[in-house]
Amino acid sequence: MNDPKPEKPITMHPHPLPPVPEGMSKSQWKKIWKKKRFEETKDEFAKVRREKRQKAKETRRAKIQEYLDRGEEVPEDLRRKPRKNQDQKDSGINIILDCAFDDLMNDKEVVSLSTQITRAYSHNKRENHFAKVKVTSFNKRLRTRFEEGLKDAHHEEWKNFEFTEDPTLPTENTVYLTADTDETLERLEPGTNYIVGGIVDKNRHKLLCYNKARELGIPTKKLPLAEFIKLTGREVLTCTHVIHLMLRYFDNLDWKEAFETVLPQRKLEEAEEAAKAAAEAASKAQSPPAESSEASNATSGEESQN
Ligand SMILES: C[S@@+](CC[C@H](N)C(=O)[O-])C[C@H]1O[C@@H](n2cnc3c(N)ncnc32)[C@H](O)[C@@H]1O
Repeated sequence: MNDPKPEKPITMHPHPLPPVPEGMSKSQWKKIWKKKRFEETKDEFAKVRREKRQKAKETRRAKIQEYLDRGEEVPEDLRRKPRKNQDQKDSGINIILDCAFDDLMNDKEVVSLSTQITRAYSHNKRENHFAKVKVTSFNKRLRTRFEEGLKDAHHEEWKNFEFTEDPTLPTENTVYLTADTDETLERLEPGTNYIVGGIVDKNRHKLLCYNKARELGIPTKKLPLAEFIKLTGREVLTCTHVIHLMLRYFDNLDWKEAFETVLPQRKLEEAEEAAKAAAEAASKAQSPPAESSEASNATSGEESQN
């Protein structure tokens, strides 16, 4: 799944497609042309992005200064977590990001996966607990993406992160995480390997990781989302969210708290409204009928529909 709230893209200026060269289909030419345009404009895009970030930084600093000038406390949302958490503790779990699905993604999805990995790294550096993370099957376009577009990130130096071409997955003390199973992950156990499927597919490939785990004889588990929050959308989360949730779980060994602090507000608001509506419906159904028996019959009818 894609990150639910991706950064708003900077749109390219429309540019008409030049005539299709002979012997080439229109869709082939479109792809080549798009790539060429991207190469030509990427520096300009990077510049706009840098300027936007700089402006946001300055605005934030100015706001903080206003609070300081008034002698007031700077609100939590303006305070940024340090880039590196100095008091981190080892969660004791290993996370394996199984990236063996390169051929099942388009170029955009590979880029999105690479961004998710950089975000997961950032969470692993900043949260109160870290995990040992291993990215397996690190090859093909994902590797190229890190070695070219993301070369400044120096992934090979990341602490608690290992990248390997080797596709081998452990099978002992191992759980494959997938939303497609009926088994729920009640708690995280130190000493266990948790495999996360390294794929962005908008769930086109349903049961992909479930079937892979079954073939390898690895038990599968899903996060206990339904037990604690009611998501109206799909329960398939991004790799970044899954990793972030696992790290946050170790704060208080509390899934609910982890879901509420990590998942996007939008999803949780929908969940809260659904819970309120359910509670209201339940209390209406329990209260004694105020009017005629007709009304009471209507209520019990509603009840049976739920
Ligand atoms: C975008 S999903 C990939 C969906 C893919 N079709 C599959 O077969 O899993 C990325 C990965 O995040 C993990 N994941 C996503 N939602 C999850 C959930 N609700 N419970 C457990 N793991 C989940 C799984 O490891 C999954 O492979």
